[in-house]
Amino acid sequence: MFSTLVQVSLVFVPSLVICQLLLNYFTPGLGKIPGPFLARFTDVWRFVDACRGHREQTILRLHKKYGPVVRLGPNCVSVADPEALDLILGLKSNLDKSDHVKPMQNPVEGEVLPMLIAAIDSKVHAQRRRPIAGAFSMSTLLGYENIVDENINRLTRRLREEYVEGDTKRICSIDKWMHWFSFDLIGQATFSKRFGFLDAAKDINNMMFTLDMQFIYIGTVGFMPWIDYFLLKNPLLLALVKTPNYLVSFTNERIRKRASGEEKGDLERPDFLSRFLDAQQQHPDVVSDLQVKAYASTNVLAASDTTGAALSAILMFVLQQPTVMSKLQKELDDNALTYPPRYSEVKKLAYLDAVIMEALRIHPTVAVELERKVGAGGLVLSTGEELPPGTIVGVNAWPVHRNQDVFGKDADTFNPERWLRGADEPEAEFGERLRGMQRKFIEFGYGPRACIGKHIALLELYKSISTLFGLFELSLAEPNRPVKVHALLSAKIIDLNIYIQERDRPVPVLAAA
Ligand code: HEM
Repeated sequence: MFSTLVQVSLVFVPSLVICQLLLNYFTPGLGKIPGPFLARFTDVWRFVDACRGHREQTILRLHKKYGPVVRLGPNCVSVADPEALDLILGLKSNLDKSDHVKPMQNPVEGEVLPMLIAAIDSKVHAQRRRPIAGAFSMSTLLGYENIVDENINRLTRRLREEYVEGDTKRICSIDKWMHWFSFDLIGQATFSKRFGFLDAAKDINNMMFTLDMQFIYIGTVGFMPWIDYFLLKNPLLLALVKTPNYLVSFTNERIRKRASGEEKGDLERPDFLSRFLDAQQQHPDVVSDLQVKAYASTNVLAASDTTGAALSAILMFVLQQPTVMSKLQKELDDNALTYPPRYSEVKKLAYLDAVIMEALRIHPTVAVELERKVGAGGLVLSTGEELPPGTIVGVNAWPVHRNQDVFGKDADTFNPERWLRGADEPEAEFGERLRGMQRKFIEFGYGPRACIGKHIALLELYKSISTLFGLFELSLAEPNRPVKVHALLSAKIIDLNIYIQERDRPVPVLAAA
């Protein structure tokens, strides 16, 4: 009896798998869309490719080979046509997200955090976003400027202590400092409490490690989200370990202590947590206690790694091009800035702006597609393909930002000048070209799901990049070594080793009172 059962299973199970693979291959409506052969059968192709950690290169290569629409899985398509942004990510279509985001949701005490970024249904998303939108507006964020200044001052002090002072020249892995800096900053902006990475100059309580593991998890399991139910959301695991993530425990602790009065926010400059608690008072029907935890955890998850990675990318591109660096430093010197400068001063510096935009264009921080699910009516792309309801359709910033019609024939090279008016370019023509590029610049996403923290991220980038190049002479320690990029969810520069020296710069003359 047992051996018959085994024999039947040996025939039945493989037949079932083969049938499923064939059904996948022949998914209605996607047959004519080109893409890797194996990807037509199974999402394992995407999963394995993601594990290699070069997501951005894969997607660039596939679009170069197959054109603007590529089939990446049995039911999944990537679109690199900048004209399709409105259709896929825009407010009018308002498509739901795919299950790709489910592994982002951290479990906490047996419940899954309702994170804004992981809301699948568009209506649920709008409900979650509305109560806290004001906390991220430009006018509110300028109130955070002093927090950014404090952290920039701490960063420059620590860099001086570790690498500038003393007689020996020491190598600095600046990518790590950029992550410590952005972590400490978002900790202070969210909870009025820094994590303390800049002081310790190392990981604390494995928080960085946990977040790195979480990003690896999201960046791989996200392509086969059902695995999440057997791993992180496994009921057995959740029963044994109530909150299997130190970052979430840290967040819970802050909220508990704030509620009990053990910790207080700064009354002069309300932090994100106090704004989330205000939102709870005003919208008690939407903002539950669990929702406050979710807002706070999302802040740390979405803000730390991305901003750190973006800072490292900008530094790398400037360091690789000495002419860009001297032009940037000249602009900073000509403006006689004191450091850290006010955001209003540096935001209007044309060359700094061009350098930052260009680095984020050619090396977007998010390395995966922003995925959406086609609604009941299907979706017709401007390139003619008709995607049936339920198709997962994604847009990845990497190929979009390399589009030559929008960004110019040299779109594959780093050239800040493209954001500036050419010598013979009429003003009206430049204005149109610039607006065209800005409309298709999707570093921070696009449409109703676009990054809510964009303004604070930019505040951080403009102020810290200008300070680092304004105060220091930075140079690559190994200029001939190819740069290492590890790209799963975000495209991170690894081991960006540099030397730091004090700059011999003109002392700014303060205007007479
Ligand atoms: C350079 C830094 C950053 C980059 C490149 C970035 C990028 C993005 C992108 C592309 C999205 C859209 C995801 C999608 O469409 O699926 C997003 C969403 C989000 N980001 Fe950022 N982000 C950055 C910094 C920040 C910061 C500093 C914060 C918080 C202070 C933040 C909080 C969020 C949140 C909460 C969402 C979800 C928004 C929603 O679903 O409504 N991000 N980010």
